[in-house]
Amino acid sequence: MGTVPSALKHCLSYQHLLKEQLWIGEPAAPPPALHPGQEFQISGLPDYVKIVEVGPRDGLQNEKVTVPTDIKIELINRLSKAGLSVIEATSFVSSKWVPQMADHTEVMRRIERHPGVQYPVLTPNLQGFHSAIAAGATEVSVFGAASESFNKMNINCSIEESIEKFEEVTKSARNMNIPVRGYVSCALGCPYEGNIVPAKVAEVSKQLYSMGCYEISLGDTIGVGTPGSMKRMLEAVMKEIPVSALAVHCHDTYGQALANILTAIQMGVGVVDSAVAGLGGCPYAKGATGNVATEDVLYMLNGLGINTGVNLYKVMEAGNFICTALNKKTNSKVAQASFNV
Ligand SMILES: CC(C)(COP(=O)([O-])OP(=O)([O-])OC[C@H]1O[C@@H](n2cnc3c(N)ncnc32)[C@H](O)[C@@H]1OP(=O)([O-])[O-])[C@@H](O)C(=O)NCCC(=O)NCCSC(=O)C[C@@](C)(O)CC(=O)[O-]
Repeated sequence: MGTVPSALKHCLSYQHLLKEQLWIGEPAAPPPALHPGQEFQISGLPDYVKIVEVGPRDGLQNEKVTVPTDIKIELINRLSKAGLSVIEATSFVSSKWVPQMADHTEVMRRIERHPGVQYPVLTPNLQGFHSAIAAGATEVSVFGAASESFNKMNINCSIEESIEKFEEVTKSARNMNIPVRGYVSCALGCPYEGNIVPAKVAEVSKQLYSMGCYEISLGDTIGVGTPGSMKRMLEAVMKEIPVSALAVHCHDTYGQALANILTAIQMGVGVVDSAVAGLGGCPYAKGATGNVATEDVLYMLNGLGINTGVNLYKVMEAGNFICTALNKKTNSKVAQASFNV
C-alpha cells in the first residue's frame, strides 16, 4: 500500500468496509436487476459453496517452531464461531515425521465442538485411525497422491501399498459409521516428477471413491496449476466421479489459486479447501507456499453472490489471532488490505 494516496486509503477504510454487507458475513446480496438484453458475464455458478478450513492442520503442520497446543485449540474455537461447517483439526501421523502434529490427541479432546461443525483429521493407516477414534474423531481423511515419488516421500509407501492401507481404514470406518474423505495430492504437478497426467489423477481418485470416500479433494500441492490445467484435470476426473463428490485444494505458490478455484466452481465443484491467513505448506513439498487464504476465497465468493454461511470478519479475526501468535504476516490479501499490514 506504500504508494497509494492516503485519501484513497480513507475512502476504502476498514471501518467503512465493515459496514458493507459483504464484510460482515451476512448472506450474499441478491444480484442487481438486469436491463433487457443484459447478461451476467460469469455463468454456471452454484448458489452455495462449502468451505473446508484446513488451517489448523495443513496450515500449522509446516511451522518450524512448535505451536503451543492452547494456541491451536483457541484457533479452532475461533474458527468454529465463524460459521465454518468443516474444520480439519489435526493429523494422526508419526510425530517423528511431523512433530508439529504430536499433540493431536490433546487437541481433539479439548476443542469446543460446535453443533453442525465437523472436525476431520488425517489418518494415513489403521494405527492413525484407531488413535483418532480413541481421541474422539468422528470423521477422518486418508491422503494419497497421483505421483509415486511424492507418495513415497510423504507416507513412505507406493501408491498401490497406500491404497491397501486406505482400504483397511475405510473398511473399519464403515463399520463404525465414520465418514472418510480422500485426498489426491499432486493433482496438477509434483515437486519430484513435474507434470502429472490427468488420467493418473482420475485413476487414484476413482480408487478412493470406489472404496467409500464420500468426497475426493484434489490437491494442487505445490500451487503450479493454472485454470487450463485445472480444467483438463477436472474433465478427466469427472469422467470417473460425480462432480458433487469433488473438492479442490489449492496452494497459491504461483498466485493462481483463486483463478483455479473459480474455474473449478464454474465446472460444478461445490467444495473448496482453504486455510485461514493462507497458512501452510507441505513438509514434503519444498518451496510450496501456503494454501489459498480462506479470507480471499470468501471475499471472491461473496462478490460473486455465492453463499458460504461463513462470516468473513470472524475468519479475519481468527487469522489475526494466529498471525500474532506466530509473529508472522498474514498471506491473505484481503486481511492485508483490511488491516493495512
Ligand atoms: C504414514 C507414516 C506414519 C508411515 O510411517 P512409516 O515409518 O512407514 O510407518 P511404519 O508402519 O513402518 O511404522 C514406523 C513407526 O511409525 C509409527 N507409526 C506408524 N503409523 C503411525 C501413525 N499413524 N501415527 C503415529 N505413529 C505411527 C509406528 O508406530 C512405528 O513407530 P516406532 O515403532 O518406530 O516407534 C509416516 O510416513 C508419516 O507419518 N508421514 C507423515 C505424512 C504427513 O503428515 N504428511 C503431511 C500431510 S499430507 C499433505 O499435507 C497434503 C495435503 C493432504 O494437504 C493435500 C495437498 O496439499 O496436496
